[in-house]
Amino acid sequence: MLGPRGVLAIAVGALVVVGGAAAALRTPGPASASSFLQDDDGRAIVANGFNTASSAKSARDGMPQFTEDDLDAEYADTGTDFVRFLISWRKVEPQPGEYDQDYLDDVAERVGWYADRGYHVMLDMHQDLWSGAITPDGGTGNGAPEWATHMDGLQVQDHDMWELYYLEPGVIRAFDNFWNTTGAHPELAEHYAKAWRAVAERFAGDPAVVAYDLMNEPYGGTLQGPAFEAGPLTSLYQLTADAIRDVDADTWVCVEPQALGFNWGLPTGLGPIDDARDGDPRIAFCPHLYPLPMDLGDGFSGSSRDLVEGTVSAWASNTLRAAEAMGGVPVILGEFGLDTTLPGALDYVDLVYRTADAAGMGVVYWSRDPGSWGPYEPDGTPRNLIGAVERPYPRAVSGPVSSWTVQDGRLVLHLDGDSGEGGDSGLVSEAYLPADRFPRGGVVDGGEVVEWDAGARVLAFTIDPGARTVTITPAG
Ligand SMILES: CN(C)c1ccc(C(=O)NC[C@H]2N[C@H](CO)[C@@H](O)[C@@H]2O)cc1
Repeated sequence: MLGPRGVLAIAVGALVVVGGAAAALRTPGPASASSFLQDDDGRAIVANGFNTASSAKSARDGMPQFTEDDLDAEYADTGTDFVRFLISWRKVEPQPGEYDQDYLDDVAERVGWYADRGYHVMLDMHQDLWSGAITPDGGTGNGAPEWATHMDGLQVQDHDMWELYYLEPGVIRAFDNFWNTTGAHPELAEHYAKAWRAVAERFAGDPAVVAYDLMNEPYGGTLQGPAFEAGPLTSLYQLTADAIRDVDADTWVCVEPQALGFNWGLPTGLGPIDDARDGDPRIAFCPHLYPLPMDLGDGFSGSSRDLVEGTVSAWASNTLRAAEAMGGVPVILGEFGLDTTLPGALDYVDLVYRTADAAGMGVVYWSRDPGSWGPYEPDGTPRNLIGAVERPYPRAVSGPVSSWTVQDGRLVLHLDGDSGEGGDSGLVSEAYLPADRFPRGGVVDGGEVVEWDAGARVLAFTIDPGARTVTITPAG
């Protein structure tokens, strides 16, 4: 018997599929993102990594249960190059106007681990259900400090399903006060923007920190949809981006749509964000993907498989249209994930990565935590997810890459326009090639091999001027 969530899943899934089909009748949206984050050499960065980690949400020190050895294991098993690292407002600004530099030192130490291994870091100001202060035990929500949590005495009843806390009057009021929908707390958004400025002041110029994800899965309380997204959410993003640019001109600013709806394949009403920096804007769109029909209990199989496929297709179209409307900004799928013991789970994971590859999107899996969603068991034993995450991908591309595909055992890069700059300037591109499929590296059609690093499994290559595709085939 379907519970309320199951009925909602079918309703939303069907709505998304119908909506997606109708949208397809409109003028076709972009086939891929128009731009990428860039490294200090101006190469397109392809983000491929994990959210690290949910365990940070409730930790007293705000740090994930994660060590340098864990990072070495992650690279050895998956070849990732990116991390969405969870930080929290409660730890950045434990008291109004006081910024905890000891906490930022702890964050900087972990950033150093990634930097030492050539990773790129996105700092994610993470919240779920606003704050740990919504329940007396502090164990339900996370993110905002207690002093920024104003529930005005309204109730928060306990629930078995954590999502239902979003419907509790006290939680809704905490969000309404933050967004100043109540008119009672205009100061909170200013504090939020200044907290981000304190973080940016610390990491400006750090070559490993390439992006700031301004707010995890924002929720509008009594304001929903375009009224929220095009209203207080866009305003907060603009206020925060401006505060960051006071101290940091170059790190990308990533913005998310509201989670409710967009995660499930519905469109966003988020407005464009202006970038005060000199030169090209550095704003990125970083949505999440969680098809509701996945929760019907069949995973990615049976009747839910078609609904989930329709959701993924609609989500990709919505994402690329939103990124285009924001000015052709880069796209990183900031979260997707599932319980990989579900039927068809790895087929779903493969579908999402293939969809992102074909759309020129980075991907950050949720999450690095051990357990049935993650890459490792609690004792560190690799899980089935490892085989789905380790895949060939371009890490850094010197040239107008638009997308890439893995087909017939080959990695094919698709380029938009003349790649003369990459070839002429001699800037080297890099691709990660898993050992099982590329035991002796790769040969390049459309470019030249520069070096095969068998230890790191990274192929360095140049791209021929004028090439429109580069095909990397396993070396003999
Ligand atoms: C009702 N609202 C506002 C809502 C419902 C469900 C999610 C969600 O599943 N999110 C997906 C995952 N993302 C977080 C971490 O960012 C995880 O805890 C969720 O599983 C979000 C918001």
